[in-house]
Amino acid sequence: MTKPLVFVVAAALMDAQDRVLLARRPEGKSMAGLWEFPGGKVESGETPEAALCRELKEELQVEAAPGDLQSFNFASFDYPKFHLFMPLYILRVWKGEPVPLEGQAIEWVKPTDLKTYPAPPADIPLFEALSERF
Ligand SMILES: Nc1nc2c([nH]c(=O)n2[C@@H]2O[C@H](COP(=O)(O)OP(=O)(O)OP(=O)(O)O)[C@@H](O)[C@H]2O)c(=O)[nH]1
Repeated sequence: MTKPLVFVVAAALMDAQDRVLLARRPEGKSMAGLWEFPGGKVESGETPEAALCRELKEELQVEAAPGDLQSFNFASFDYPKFHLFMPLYILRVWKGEPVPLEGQAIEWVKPTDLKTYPAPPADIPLFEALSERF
């Protein structure tokens, strides 16, 4: 049996000091307690950018425009039950103060400190790429 390919889009919201917003997966979810980028699965009929703007609104009450998402990198990671394909965008412009609407903790993190946050294995190379770039 082949594993499903799961298409997730994620955003590194960056503030004026180049800090990145991380969200901690709440109890009850898979990989609870790990720190990740806000985002989620692309639904049928959605563009990746529209899906990410929808997720940012649902999770953080943040309004973003698809055209402000800058492609940065991607993860292609083989989890035991699925293969994750996850483009990561950088977002520097949005409307509203991020509010954690789904019980997740959020923190602004300097790129060089990202490695100190326990994260899903797919995210580790993305953390490294951000800390090398910024
Ligand atoms: N949003 C997000 N998901 C990530 C990241 N890294 C990573 O491995 N994932 C995985 O991508 C999958 C889909 O993300 P999601 O946010 O839609 O997941 P979910 O908890 O609603 O659904 P799930 O309970 O089926 O895992 C999850 O298994 C999640 O652990 C990340 O940085 N951001």
